[in-house]
Amino acid sequence: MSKQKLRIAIQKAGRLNEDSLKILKDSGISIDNGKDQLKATARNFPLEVLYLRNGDIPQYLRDGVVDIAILGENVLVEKGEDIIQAEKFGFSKCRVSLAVPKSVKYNGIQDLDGKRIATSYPNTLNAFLKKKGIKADLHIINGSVEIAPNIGLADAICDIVSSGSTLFKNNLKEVEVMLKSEAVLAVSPLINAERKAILEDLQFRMKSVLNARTSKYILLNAPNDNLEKIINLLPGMRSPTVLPLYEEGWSSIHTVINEEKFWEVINELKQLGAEGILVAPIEKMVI
Ligand SMILES: Nc1ncnc2c1ncn2[C@@H]1O[C@H](COP(=O)(O)OP(=O)(O)OP(=O)(O)O)[C@@H](O)[C@H]1O
Ligand SMILES: O=P(O)(O)OC[C@H]1O[C@H](OP(=O)(O)OP(=O)(O)O)[C@H](O)[C@@H]1O
Ligand SMILES: [Mg+2]
Repeated sequence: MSKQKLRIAIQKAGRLNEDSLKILKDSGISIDNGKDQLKATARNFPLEVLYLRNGDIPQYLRDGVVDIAILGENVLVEKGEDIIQAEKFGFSKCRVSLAVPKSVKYNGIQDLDGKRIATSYPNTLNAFLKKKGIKADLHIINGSVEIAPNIGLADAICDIVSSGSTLFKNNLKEVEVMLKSEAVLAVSPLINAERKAILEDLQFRMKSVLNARTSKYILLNAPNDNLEKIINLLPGMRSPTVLPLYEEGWSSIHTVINEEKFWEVINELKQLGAEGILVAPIEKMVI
């Protein structure tokens, strides 16, 4: 029986490329990357990597040319509503928004009725406008969308916004957020059973990497008088580990905590007498 390989598409060059390779690497998969190679094979996992344009990936998934891909959710919404989204990766966060010139007074979406809107996201925009009962004249352009109002091509634009600096530089203001996006794992509707089994193994690895990225291992010393209160602030995976310190009346607490939660509770921990608080990264986390 031939041993099959799972085929993954990742962006050839651009904003998603580096983080996509990193998630594979952190999942224990090593890929021989020749320079300018469009296809590579993993050394220690049944995986073939194809380097493609982000915008072309939905079609490759639909045709079953690749089994899975890492791409922007915004591209999947625009071109691949029929394709399954299996994981969110938490990088390349951005939004698809409508923007108008700063000088224009904006009262609401009805202001765009009958107006010209430049965009690279016609399907997403059409669906949004339809839902709002607005009819507009769409100008589809592939790049430098933000320049359109300044050159008299459009009254508004619909494009990706992240820091907002491109809008700022072009004297535009964001008026509607249509979609929030991040890098996602997409799966071809044509994936076969053997490759699906490989995907399950890969997804298990990716999940343990993603869980670890948002969590920290913390150790601290706590006065026994406030032990219960401190433990209540620190839920842990099952429950925290508590060990006696050599000095009487004190314990050491070890636990895992979401990083955001850690910053929320740090002041309370200190007020309850916690000392010597150490925070360490976690490499993999299997829940
Ligand atoms: N300014 C940004 N900040 C954060 N994420 C972004 C930003 N711009 C784009 N993205 C996300 O990264 C993805 C890839 O963007 P990038 O500009 O690298 O590729 P592209 O030119 O849109 O696509 P292609 O690979 O087809 O040439 C986008 O689809 C989007 O999800
Ligand atoms: O809000 P900001 O942080 O300014 O980011 C938004 C800009 O980033 C993207 O362009 P990109 O730099 O990827 O150039 P591209 O059009 O060549 O893909 C996007 O198309 C916006 O123009
Ligand atoms: Mg871009």
